[in-house]
Amino acid sequence: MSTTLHFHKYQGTGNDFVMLDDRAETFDAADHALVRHLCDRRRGIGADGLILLRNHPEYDFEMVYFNADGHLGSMCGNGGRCTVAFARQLGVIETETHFLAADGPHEARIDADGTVHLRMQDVAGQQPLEGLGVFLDTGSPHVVRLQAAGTLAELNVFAEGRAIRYGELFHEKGTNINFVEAPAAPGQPWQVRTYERGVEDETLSCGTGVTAVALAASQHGATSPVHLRTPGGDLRVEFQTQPDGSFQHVYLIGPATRVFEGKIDVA
Ligand SMILES: N[C@@H](CCC[C@H](N)C(=O)O)C(=O)O
Repeated sequence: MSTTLHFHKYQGTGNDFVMLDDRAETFDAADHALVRHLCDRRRGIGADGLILLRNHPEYDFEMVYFNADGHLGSMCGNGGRCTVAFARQLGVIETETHFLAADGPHEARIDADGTVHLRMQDVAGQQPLEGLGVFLDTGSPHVVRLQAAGTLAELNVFAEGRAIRYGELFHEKGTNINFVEAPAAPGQPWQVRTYERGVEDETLSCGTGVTAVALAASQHGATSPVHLRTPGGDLRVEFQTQPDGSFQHVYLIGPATRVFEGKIDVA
């Protein structure tokens, strides 16, 4: 017997999500095949991930995030901004919120123009990776690799990212990989392309990824706020660097857009 599922589709700088209002907790979060199907761009709705908005007794709501491969993911920054916009659309919040995600509590606010300011968890310092770049955990694991000037546009992010993601350093748990080009002139943005674990492809943007890039860029002279350009659009990251090399008051700032809503038949 098939049932009908009502969904909303959101995107944040081109990182797109199926959003489900699951305040009644009717969605089976253990049904990985269903999540995979809904994210399938040919047979389902199509998205980089799926997010359940659920009630929580101590927060305005809980965000439950799945990667497109059907498995629960860690924190998703673009998805977090989209969930805040979705919560406002549903009337769960007004302009400010305190919600729970996989990596813990988050605060956020929405400006009149729809820009969402999402506070991320504090981030421990970065770890150098011999010959590769640096590693940071911004709620999700990220490698940041600096590219030579003028090489990012032509880089095969899928092949290079996949080799690192499944390489001997990370193969069990995997990681996301951000390839970065520093600004060619003052005032220009850092450019970022990301291979995403769980999507297992390049996505148009990754929020926890650009956050990792901004923090890593501070070691190359960048100061808060850092402006970043992804293939899907521009984002801004604000932060405070602590004397021990960790980062606090980290904010990911950018748009979150409702694209459409609809119904899909599921087996
Ligand atoms: N697109 C996300 C990152 C999602 C997490 C990642 N795919 C993982 O599970 O490692 C973002 O915007 O942060």
